[in-house]
Amino acid sequence: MNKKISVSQIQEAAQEAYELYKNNTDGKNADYIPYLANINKNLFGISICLLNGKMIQFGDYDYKFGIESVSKVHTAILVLRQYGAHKLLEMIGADATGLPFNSIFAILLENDHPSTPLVNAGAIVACSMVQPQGNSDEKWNAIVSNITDLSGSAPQLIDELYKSESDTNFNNRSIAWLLKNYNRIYDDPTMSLDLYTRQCSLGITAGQLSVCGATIANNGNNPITKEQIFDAELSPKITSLIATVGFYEHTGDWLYTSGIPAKTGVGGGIMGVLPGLFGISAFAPPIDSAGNSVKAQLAIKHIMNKLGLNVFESGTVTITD
Ligand SMILES: NC(=O)CC[C@H](N)C(=O)O
Repeated sequence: MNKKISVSQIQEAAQEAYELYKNNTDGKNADYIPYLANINKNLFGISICLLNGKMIQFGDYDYKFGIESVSKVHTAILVLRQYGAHKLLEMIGADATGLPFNSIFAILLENDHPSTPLVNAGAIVACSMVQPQGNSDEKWNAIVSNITDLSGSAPQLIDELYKSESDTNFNNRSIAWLLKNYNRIYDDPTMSLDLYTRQCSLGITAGQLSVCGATIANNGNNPITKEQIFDAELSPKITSLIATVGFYEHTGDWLYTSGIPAKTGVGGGIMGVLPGLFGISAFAPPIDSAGNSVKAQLAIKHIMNKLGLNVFESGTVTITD
């Protein structure tokens, strides 16, 4: 079936989602990273970026929050840009773990590769692969400029978050050294972990994440800057990584109920990709037991279901003015 959806229908669905859930108090801020526990739990923003560059936004869409695990997508894209699709599969993998994002078990179970760049182990490996290897400053520049390319504007390091996370990331330190033990990390483990921790501490807005989602949905062409950021053939690879493990052990339930591949972070952000149509992001700090924002999930699901959109549905959808 071919469907036509107007921009005002999208606007209405997003506004409705905002109104419906803005007073929801379910979930709890992440507290294993002390900085995140103290963020205002009432913040709530929604942003949709259409492929013609039009932005539809409500609430705190311009508030800079910790990008956390959403950054795993950006750095996976950087590794894809630098190495190509085959090498990412060979050196990291593209499987779901079915386990929490910081699982050590998952590393022990998959003894030939860390499964996917979208869980902690694989994301630390991705940081180890970023070129030029051996040079922390240059690697960091590459990570930040890739996020800037994808978002259409620069992210900003939240120093306090970086410190808070560096002081408490004992589990991630174990992951980095376990990867070293299995010869599955490709640069200095301490440096790779530090780059991962720093990228998670970048401040980003829901607006910037929706532009990144739209760049992926638009075959690598950023709808705001109109620049081609990565090869079009990488787009389905990125979306498949996100669809497979974007919500960790809750990924299947998410995809089944929302119909959109999306990636979450414990800072409260979610970034969704609807190929050929739009990028969407929602942000609200309180998270559920798997580390996924409660309100952001409700909002994105509402918008998808209200508009009758689903990545697995056949037929074409056109967005009209
Ligand atoms: N799921 C997340 O957002 C986790 C990211 C966080 N930096 C961690 O490593 O624990």
